[in-house]
Parts: sequence; structure tokens; C-alpha cells
Amino acid sequence: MTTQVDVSIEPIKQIAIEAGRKILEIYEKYADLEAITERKADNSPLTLADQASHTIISERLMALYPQIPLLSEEGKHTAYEIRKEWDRFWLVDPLDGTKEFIKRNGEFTVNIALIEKNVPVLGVIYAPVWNLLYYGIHHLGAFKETPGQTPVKLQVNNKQNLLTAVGSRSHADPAEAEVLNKYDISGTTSIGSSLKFCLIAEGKADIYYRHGPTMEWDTAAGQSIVTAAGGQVQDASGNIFTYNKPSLLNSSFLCQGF
Ligand SMILES: Nc1ncnc2c1ncn2[C@@H]1O[C@H](COP(=O)(O)O)[C@@H](OP(=O)(O)O)[C@H]1O
Ligand SMILES: [Mg+2]
Repeated sequence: MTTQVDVSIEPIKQIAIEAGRKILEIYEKYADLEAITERKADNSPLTLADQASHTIISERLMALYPQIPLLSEEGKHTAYEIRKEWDRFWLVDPLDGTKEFIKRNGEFTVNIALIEKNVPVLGVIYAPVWNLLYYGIHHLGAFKETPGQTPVKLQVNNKQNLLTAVGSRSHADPAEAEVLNKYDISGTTSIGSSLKFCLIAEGKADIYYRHGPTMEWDTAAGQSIVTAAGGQVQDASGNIFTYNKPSLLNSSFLCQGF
């Protein structure tokens, strides 16, 4: 499978798995994950695992596609004046759900997305503890796979009643309930990281409204997968959620499996 720019997804899946296995090595090696955690300037957590995963992903992607620039949460953030000229780029969160990683609940992922003309067109999400891969390519479909086994094609529920809402485990915002009240919600679930998008893509949830802050690398791979499974991610005006904005901080968004 390839995107419009002939990027094959197979090596990207392998890179996400390799990075995830490195994260798992660290997860299993240190009894106290807080002890390997530093705080960034914004007080968000950064562990050895985030950094090790970043190194693997950036080295592999740059070797494979030296012509495609890369923006990673843990790498150098190229100035907007330069990146606004990028027609396509890799957008990477080497460890999404660092709080869940530290809490050891398995709800963290490696996220790799390819952005073309400010829209995510390919996304890979790997959950190392569950050894589960989710991936999607624009116009070609979304899939869930245990590495080495036959992939399962994903399709959103596409229903508008009795919806299951999904939200953040560690960063829920009271303003989210207000928007969700407009829908016919029959149940709510919480999960860390971009796994929220995966649940929508596979029809285990239908709606995810995010009011609280996220960064572009938190949502790009998930958006590719949801979109490829037949869902959508929209901004507050109802337009498709776009990337490579002057600030990498996302605005609120609504992800729906219908
Ligand atoms: N105050 C804040 N500012 C910016 N991003 C924030 C934030 N609080 C949480 N996030 C983002 O929310 C992500 C976690 O999402 P969730 O709550 O859905 O699990 C974090 O990803 P990281 O764990 O990769 O840093 C982080 O990027
Ligand atoms: Mg993240």
C-alpha cells in the first residue's frame, strides 16, 4: 500500500514496532518509572523511553526518506517560517500517553503520521504492552494487526444514536460534557493516548470531543486511522482538522465515527 507520494506503510509499521519494543524494555527494566522521569519546561513528563523511541524513529525515517522532513515531540521543532513551506512531513509522537506509561496501565502508544498539504494521509499507532498495531492510509483503509498475523480491516460504527463517548483518562475537561450533551450518548469510556481514535476506528466508541490541550503529534496518526476507517475529525467550525499551524498546540476538535 502506498500514499499519493509512494510511501510504503510496511517499513513504517516496523519502525513503530521497534520503537515500541525499546519502550517496553525500559518499562520492564525500571521498577519505578517516576525515577526516570524529568519535567519539561511546561511541566509535562519526559522519560528515557520517550527519548530512546525518538532516536530510533528519527534515525530510521531519515535514512529511509531523507527528502521528507520530520517533526517529533522530542526533536528540534523547526520554526514555522521554515516548516510552512513543507508540502509533506513526518509528524511523530515517540511516546504518547507518558502519564499512562508512568502509571503502568498500558495505555500509551507510538504515533507516526505523514502529513501532506496539512492533512494526515498515513498513520501508524503501536501499543507496545498489547503488541497491537493500528494503521490507516487515506483512501485505502484502516487496519488493526497483531504483528505477524492477518490484519483486520476497520470500519467505524456509523450510527448516530446510543453513542459511546470516549475521553482522556488523565486530562478530561468539564467543558467536554457540555458538547457531548448535544448527542445521544448511552455510555462513556476513558483511555489514555491516541488509543481513543483507535477505539472509534474499530467501532468500540463513536465520539471523542477534546476541549483540553493536545499537540499536533498527539492527533495526526489517529486522525489518519479514523478517516481511513470512514470517520472524521473536525475543528470547532466543522472543517477538517488541519496541521502545520503556526502553533503546534491544537484547538478543540471533534472526532466521530459517523
Ligand atoms: N497542558 C497541556 N498542554 C499541551 N498538551 C497537553 C497538556 N496536557 C496534556 N497534553 C497532551 O495530551 C497528551 C495526552 O493525551 P491523553 O490525555 O488523551 O492521554 C499528552 O501527550 P504526551 O503524553 O505524548 O505528552 C500531551 O501532548
Ligand atoms: Mg502525546
